[in-house]
Amino acid sequence: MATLVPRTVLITGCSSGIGLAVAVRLAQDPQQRFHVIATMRDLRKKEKLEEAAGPALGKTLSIQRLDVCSDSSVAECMENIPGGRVDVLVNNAGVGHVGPVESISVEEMKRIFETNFFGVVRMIKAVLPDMKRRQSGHIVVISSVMGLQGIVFNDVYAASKFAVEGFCESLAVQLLQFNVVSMVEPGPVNTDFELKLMEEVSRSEFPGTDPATVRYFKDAIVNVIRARRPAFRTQTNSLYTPLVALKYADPSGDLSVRTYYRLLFNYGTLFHLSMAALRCLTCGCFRRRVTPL
Ligand SMILES: NC(=O)C1=CN([C@@H]2O[C@H](COP(=O)(O)OP(=O)(O)OC[C@H]3O[C@@H](n4cnc5c(N)ncnc54)[C@H](OP(=O)(O)O)[C@@H]3O)[C@@H](O)[C@H]2O)C=CC1
Ligand SMILES: CC1=C(/C=C/C(C)=C/C=C/C(C)=C/C=O)C(C)(C)CCC1
Repeated sequence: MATLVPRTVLITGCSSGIGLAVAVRLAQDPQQRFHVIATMRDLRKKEKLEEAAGPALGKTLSIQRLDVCSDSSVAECMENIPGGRVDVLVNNAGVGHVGPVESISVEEMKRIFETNFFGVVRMIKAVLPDMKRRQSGHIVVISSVMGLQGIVFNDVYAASKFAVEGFCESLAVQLLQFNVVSMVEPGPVNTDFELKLMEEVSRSEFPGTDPATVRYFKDAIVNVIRARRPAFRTQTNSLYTPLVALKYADPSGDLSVRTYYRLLFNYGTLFHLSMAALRCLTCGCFRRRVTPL
């Protein structure tokens, strides 16, 4: 049987969290089906990834610098890829932002879009022409449940992920002939994401998730990449599916808004953990830090 050529997987944002976990998971694939180019904007942070990669480092995993906000950085990274061929692009790099819109400058809002939306666009523009030429390829976008449903005080972040969803929904139709685009909408996943959010906005907590969910989430991404005909969307938190469906069940949008309102402000005990974190976005009284895995 012809030996399968390993697929080149380019992943953005691998210095921590989901990007790091997916890079290691693919690089350590038992059948060695992937050659991972794990990228990050600051190579001084590569130690955590090198450690996690173990023996895969230098074999099925290489590390490159890539800042998705810089055209020159994207071009430079692509030039360092043998033949410029990327079989799978995983757009993972992203930044969060919480707080009342009154306190966020438009400049700050643009920074969130520069990474979360234009960073994804830059990477897709860099790989798409070659994928079209080869009539094959797979672009995975780590969107978010907040790309389907906004959550209070996450207005700008949700907007940036809605932008990603709209961009990919439109692109997917054009690319259907070789089914290139998939989106994964995780959340919440226990990574540095909240930590950075907290450090950045000096908040101390965001709801973590149980280890089983994080494991399931990692499988969800790997399954999306391995699937022959991957679904266009994969939400990793099944709790969201009925909530998102509400949005489309009632064209007026009232059903969805009222349901979230009740979930957030009437059934506090039911969602007390998320509730506490979400309510404390306003009063900053976070008590317990949910330690990342
Ligand atoms: N954690 C969660 O609950 C959820 C996360 N997501 C999404 O998952 C993705 C990964 O987040 P997560 O792993 O949780 O959080 P982390 O903060 O751990 O990872 C984010 C990664 O993005 C990188 N990054 C930020 N800006 C840039 C840039 N300009 N160029 C290149 N890399 C950059 C960070 O690098 P650096 O170390 O330099 O900051 C880091 O490696 C994000 O897109 C996030 O929106 C979606 C739903 C839920
Ligand atoms: C599950 C759930 C809730 C909490 C959701 C949270 C906390 C989501 C966090 C998502 C993140 C961090 C996304 C990052 O991209 C609500 C709204 C309380 C009520 C409805 C069910």
